[in-house]
Amino acid sequence: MNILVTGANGQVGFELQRHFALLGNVLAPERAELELTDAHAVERYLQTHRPQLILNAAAYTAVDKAESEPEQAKRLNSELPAQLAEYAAAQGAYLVHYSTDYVYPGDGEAAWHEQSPTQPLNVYGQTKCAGDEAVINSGCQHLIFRTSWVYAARGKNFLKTMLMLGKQRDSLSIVNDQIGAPTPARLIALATLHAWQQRIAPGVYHLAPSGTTSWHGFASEIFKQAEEADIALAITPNQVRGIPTAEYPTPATRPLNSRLALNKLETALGTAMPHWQDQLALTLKEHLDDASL
Ligand SMILES: NC(=O)C1=CN([C@@H]2O[C@H](COP(=O)(O)OP(=O)(O)OC[C@H]3O[C@@H](n4cnc5c(N)ncnc54)[C@H](OP(=O)(O)O)[C@@H]3O)[C@@H](O)[C@H]2O)C=CC1
Ligand SMILES: Cc1cn([C@H]2C[C@H](O)[C@@H](COP(=O)(O)OP(=O)(O)O[C@H]3O[C@@H](C)C(=O)[C@@H](O)[C@H]3O)O2)c(=O)[nH]c1=O
Repeated sequence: MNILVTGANGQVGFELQRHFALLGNVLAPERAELELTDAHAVERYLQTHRPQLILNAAAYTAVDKAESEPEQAKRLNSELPAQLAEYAAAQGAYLVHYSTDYVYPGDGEAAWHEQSPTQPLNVYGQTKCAGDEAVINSGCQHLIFRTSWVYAARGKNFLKTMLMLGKQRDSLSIVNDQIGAPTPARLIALATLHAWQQRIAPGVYHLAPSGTTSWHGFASEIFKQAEEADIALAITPNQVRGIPTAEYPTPATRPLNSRLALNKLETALGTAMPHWQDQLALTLKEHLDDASL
């Protein structure tokens, strides 16, 4: 079986390649081999390699930049999934697609369910939402995993930013009113593999660890666990100040409530999702192991 992983150099794509390696012939073209903004190149690639399973982890993920580059965000986040879904529907292939908490309106305090109405607050979220709709409406066999606050030992993410800033600064101000669950890319790949192997019913699923926190809570826990792991930093956990979103203005509006209900995926997989703090410990260990190589 040919398995196409798009965005293979990204956080999730990298982990997917590793997790699906034993299941078939994993095709993982990087940008230099396949430019995904080029719809003709994508079509040629699909017709040449005829993947039976597509794991679409490519996306335009620069949330603030998307506000000034909506066309690029639209191509990657809306049109590419639509094109992959059209191919999958025509060829009887299976499409696994990834989406985000940023499709939801972010009001209230209740967790979103997969059937909750979407109402994205920024260009990134709008383009991701249109991608989800295209996949759902295509009629192809699909799984859409909506996840949140993705990080990993490698790549560009909040954990890496905090470790870098924590070495340079002795105080930080981090928003404490946006609530969600930080999700390691490895957990996403592992859950995807289980979902595929267990042939769970097609559809939309939330995929995140259990428990929730704020970005401030996540940063504080990063510095607490880093201190326990003897990572040399200029900052201590109590030097991280919590601030409201209004004090950290950004080009893109971000949702305050990114809580995702997990029961649909937990029931389908027959297992409870692990807690985000334990997942952070695993990822920090991975970071330390990589650094020591
Ligand atoms: N990051 C997050 O916090 C969250 C992500 N998600 C979703 O999860 C999925 C995976 O995200 P994540 O792994 O974090 O994303 P990354 O930003 O880490 O990776 C995106 C990948 O897409 C590739 N890519 C982007 N544009 C092009 C292009 N024009 N041609 C070829 N390749 C391209 C990038 O290539 P290159 O390496 O060359 O730049 C990179 O490999 C996405 O669907 C995202 O929307 C959902 C919730 C949170
Ligand atoms: C660096 C920094 C960030 N922040 C805030 C800004 C923001 O609200 C929050 C997180 O910052 P980020 O830039 O990582 O946020 P952002 O890029 O919006 O993260 C999002 O990315 C997309 C792709 C998703 O799909 C979402 O699930 C989510 O992970 O922390 C501070 O308050 N202080 C700081 O010093």
